[in-house]
Amino acid sequence: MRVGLTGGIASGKSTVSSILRELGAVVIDADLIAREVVAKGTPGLAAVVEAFGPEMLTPEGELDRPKMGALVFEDDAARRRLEGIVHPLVFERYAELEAAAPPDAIVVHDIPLLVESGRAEEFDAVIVVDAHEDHQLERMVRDRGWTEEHGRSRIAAQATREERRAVATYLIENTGTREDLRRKVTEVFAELAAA
Ligand SMILES: CC(C)(COP(=O)(O)OP(=O)(O)OC[C@H]1O[C@@H](n2cnc3c(N)ncnc32)[C@H](O)[C@@H]1O)[C@@H](O)C(=O)NCCC(=O)NCCS
Ligand SMILES: Nc1ncnc2c1ncn2[C@@H]1O[C@H](COP(=O)(O)OP(=O)(O)OP(=O)(O)O)[C@@H](O)[C@H]1O
Repeated sequence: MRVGLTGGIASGKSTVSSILRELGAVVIDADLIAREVVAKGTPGLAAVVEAFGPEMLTPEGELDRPKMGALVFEDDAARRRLEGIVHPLVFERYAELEAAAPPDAIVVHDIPLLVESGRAEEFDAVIVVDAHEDHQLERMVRDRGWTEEHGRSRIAAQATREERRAVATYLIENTGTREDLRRKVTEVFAELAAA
């Protein structure tokens, strides 16, 4: 069974995916893969440098993520250019990981941009983690040390809550405590396992 998991930035997606993993799902994490394909020394990073220049590298030769983020979340054309390099590499790696999962597994695809990429229909079910924008901002400021303005520019680069909710088979509202979240995720997993 192939399940899509999505949600806006700092909505609680990673927390949900780690609970699903504990419950027995195989989780494939798009953010993690998006980091691997532009790791130091990869053809992906070489393509990014070709497109954006060596100033996007740290002195250690890694992608300067804060700098890249500051550029692409203020400039839609630059963001699309970066996505044009990274996304095909992510899809390639995805296919390999999926092929390696056991045939009876519940495979959860944690994809922040599931709705934006128009791929929701490929999945047997879609879990949407929904949080209020104030909650998202509060978590970004607290955990990442970002300014509110910086957080808002990421939210603006993403689908709206309504667009995400429209594709949800299961909607998990992350409005309560961590324990509330765990209970909701456990219920959804039980339904998936019974389906
Ligand atoms: C611009 C980059 C270098 C900034 O790195 P940074 O470490 O600050 O963020 P990180 O990669 O951990 O992403 C955190 C969150 O930002 C949001 N985000 C990332 N990329 C995008 C994007 N292209 N559009 C909208 N939101 C995005 C997602 O909610 C994601 O979960 C990085 O996000 C990136 O390479 N983005 C392009 C690749 C991409 O689209 N990744 C998303 C999953 S495939
Ligand atoms: N119900 C909750 N109560 C308190 N804190 C929470 C709750 N849900 C998530 N958090 C915290 O909020 C932060 C963001 O959650 P998480 O990393 O799961 O979100 P995410 O959607 O994966 O974020 P990103 O898009 O940045 O990867 C984390 O520090 C997490 O521990």
